[in-house]
Amino acid sequence: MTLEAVDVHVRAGEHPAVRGVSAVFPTGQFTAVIGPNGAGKSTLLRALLGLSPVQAGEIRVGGQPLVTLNRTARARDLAFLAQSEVLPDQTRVRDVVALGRGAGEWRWGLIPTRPWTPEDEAAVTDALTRTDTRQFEHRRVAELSGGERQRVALARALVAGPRFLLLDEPTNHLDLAYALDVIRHLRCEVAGGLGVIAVLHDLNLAARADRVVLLHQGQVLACGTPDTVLTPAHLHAAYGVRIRVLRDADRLLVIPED
Ligand SMILES: Nc1ncnc2c1ncn2[C@@H]1O[C@H](COP(=O)(O)OP(=O)(O)OP(=O)(O)O)[C@@H](O)[C@H]1O
Repeated sequence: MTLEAVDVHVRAGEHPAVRGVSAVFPTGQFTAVIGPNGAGKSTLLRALLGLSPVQAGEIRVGGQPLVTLNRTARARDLAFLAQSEVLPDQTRVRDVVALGRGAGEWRWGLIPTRPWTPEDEAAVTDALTRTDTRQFEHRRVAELSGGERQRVALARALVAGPRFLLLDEPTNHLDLAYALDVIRHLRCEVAGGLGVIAVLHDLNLAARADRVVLLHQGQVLACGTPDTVLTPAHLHAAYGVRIRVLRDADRLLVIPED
């Protein structure tokens, strides 16, 4: 299954932020979206989620135009994790993750769409286990570190079983160990079939993706495997700085020279 942008144009305010972007994001793959500040990465992500109206072109999920899917179908297929998710400080971790099921009781302060079931309970336990957050499921969010919170936000995003998870700079406020930890968890989900589309600023993290889409001035400058996209020529064209790309065993290392 794929999430697809077909010749997509999106305005941010009056600004043509995305100009004719075509890209295919398959399930079971980790795609990094990179590019300098203002390249249109967040705008593209919002369009893929159906949060920003598309002026021309089309977003398709599994071949179907996104605009034809209702809210429930969109929520079933697509999940979003923002840079720093706002989680309710005084709520216990297990209940925060349960919120992502869209079911439950009035006690969570949201209007439930259906009653809570044993399947919901099992899905919450599974999401907690997969994100290594079960160990503190009874703690309140306020008692967690930034990295732990981000894993809880990840569990909440995954608990409904989306086909695609879109993330906007998920590692931005995290130290190196936590950033690698988030990438490791995402990779496990991708191995299980999830399609991950992550806006990343750290090119060395992007080098760990299966595919990279490099945006520049609202357009795709390069798209493909890290090997083919993360080249000195592409990176100079996009970022305007000289960058060395080295290979260490099976990994690319991206080093700015200026
Ligand atoms: N509401 C708005 N009104 C006018 N211009 C906007 C608005 N939102 C974004 N833009 C412009 O659209 C362009 C793309 O913005 P976008 O946030 O998608 O870029 P980005 O690649 O995610 O950047 P960053 O890496 O800095 O987050 C930028 O030039 C930005 O200034």
